[in-house]
Amino acid sequence: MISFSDLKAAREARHHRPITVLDGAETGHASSSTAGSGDPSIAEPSSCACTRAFNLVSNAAFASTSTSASASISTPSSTTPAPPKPTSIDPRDTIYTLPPFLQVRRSEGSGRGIYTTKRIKAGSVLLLSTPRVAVLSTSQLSSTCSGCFLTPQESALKSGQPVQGIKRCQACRATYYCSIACQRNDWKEHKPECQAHKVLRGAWEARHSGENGKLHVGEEKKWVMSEAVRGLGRLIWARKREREVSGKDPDWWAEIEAMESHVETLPVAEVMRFGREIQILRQYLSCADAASGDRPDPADMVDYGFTSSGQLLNLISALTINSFTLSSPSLSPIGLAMSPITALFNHSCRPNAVVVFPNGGGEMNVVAISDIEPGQEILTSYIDVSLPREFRRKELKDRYGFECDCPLCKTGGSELPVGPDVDEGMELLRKEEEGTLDHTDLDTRRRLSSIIIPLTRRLSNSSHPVLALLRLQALVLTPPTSFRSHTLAITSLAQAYSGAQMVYPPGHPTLGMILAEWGKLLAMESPPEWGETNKVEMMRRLEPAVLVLRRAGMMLEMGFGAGGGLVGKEVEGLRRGCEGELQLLRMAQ
Ligand SMILES: C[S@@+](CC[C@H](N)C(=O)[O-])C[C@H]1O[C@@H](n2cnc3c(N)ncnc32)[C@H](O)[C@@H]1O
Repeated sequence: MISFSDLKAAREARHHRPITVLDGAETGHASSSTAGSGDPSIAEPSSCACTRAFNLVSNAAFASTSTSASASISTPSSTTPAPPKPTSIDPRDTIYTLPPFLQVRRSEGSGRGIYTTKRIKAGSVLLLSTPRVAVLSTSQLSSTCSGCFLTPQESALKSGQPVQGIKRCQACRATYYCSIACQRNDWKEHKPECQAHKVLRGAWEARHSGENGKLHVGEEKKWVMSEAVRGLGRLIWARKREREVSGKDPDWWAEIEAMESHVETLPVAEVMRFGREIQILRQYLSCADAASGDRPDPADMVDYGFTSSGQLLNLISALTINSFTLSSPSLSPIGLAMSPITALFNHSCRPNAVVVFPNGGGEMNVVAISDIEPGQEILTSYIDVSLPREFRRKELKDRYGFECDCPLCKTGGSELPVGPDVDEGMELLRKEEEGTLDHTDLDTRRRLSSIIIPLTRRLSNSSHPVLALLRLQALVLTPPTSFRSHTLAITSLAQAYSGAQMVYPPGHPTLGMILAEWGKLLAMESPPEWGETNKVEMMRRLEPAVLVLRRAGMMLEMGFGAGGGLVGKEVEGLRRGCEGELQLLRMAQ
């Protein structure tokens, strides 16, 4: 994602992620210190507060656009809703606390779903919840606060304060916080995890340190468990904590147990995989009670309220189906979140609502992206809707176990583009998704433009992987280092927007995000050496910048709900700045 702060800073300088649940530790590359922080560690808090939550699957309609193959996409034509299907209300579903206009109903084909009893306008926030569990991906741990899930730049934007460094938990050296308040708020959830990290780190260091006692390069954070294990850990520890106080399961556990799991139809290979994952989870849980240096036996799950291995299998299978990608306010995938109530929304590749995290802080919103009539089902998308039909259908079948019969799937698919340029484009997208694409490498830039030029000649901007590559090109070129790269980044986003309009429903937040990225690039100051110093030239760019930012603001309001979230706030500030500058330039003419 293009960093707003980079662009804004440039202007101000002058004027004012199929979950592998438990495959051991992730190999993310969290560094031990963060830019600007100088790694001023926070002391372990002695007491604490607060709860947080969890989730596993790439449920986000806005998740990253790259996959393992390529295709061109059929254009969605209308937002006409599917005809209503027969539904019934079941007394078992009264465990959920929903706004009065939302109802849980059951249907033959898709089980429980959420329906509205009143007319809803596009841009309305339908449901605001805090995930039961949310955890950062390992690669995000040292750059994003584990309390509010914001980067220091995003926190500063939210608070209106200067950017502060992010500080590491002294005890575990895995988790980072942007403030003492965030660390305190997270402590109740983090406490057992913190001890588990310490034990795992100790064991890893004992095995992988060199003669100087330091870990070999590349081995530093390999002891950190995957986000899914850490999420499950937090969930199970929270349950145990509450059982110890009240002698029974907390009320929210009923919602976890009621989640659809498909466990009875799991293929044998999946059952075996989940079995191995349960072993890793048990080992991880027991580390929380071990002294550093110990190698604890796997936990006895009876201590955690599980009386059979079937219950654990059910839980892991349910989380695979019911979890979401935790995303940043600018839609970058940063981890995993789980909210049983939000997971009640069924899927459509032509959704009328989206799940977003517009302001960080663990706030999870379901937002209507089109007008919805009374009696209609509210549908979100579990996959990236810009992907070709067959990719979408395969993921929905493999991971969620159903054949999608949404209007978009029914209209048929288009042919997959093939060719070395497509393969190379997919390879670049894969690297970007893994976090291994070097944006500063000139060769990356050259490769991207040499692929995009022929691809855009024969394929539409809306097709896969063209749309994703256009956005990647703009990202790689930001902040631009020359007049040429600035122009190319702007052109790429203009093309990406034209393509995205073909594949995303009109109010989808991705459209607002592309406009925001485009508007910010237009609004960016050019350094004098680019030769764009005269007033006419500046006005020529600021005028479209204002228009694009204004449109971005409207689209962000629609996709993220009132205010458009943190990105909406930034875009609004930038637009006002540009309008002010334009006024001055006009007056000076
Ligand atoms: C996150 S859950 C949604 C809530 C679920 N219907 C329930 O009863 O708990 C995902 C599961 O719901 C079902 N589902 C969701 N959307 C569907 C659709 N469009 N068609 C058929 N089944 C669907 C599938 O079984 C899928 O694995």
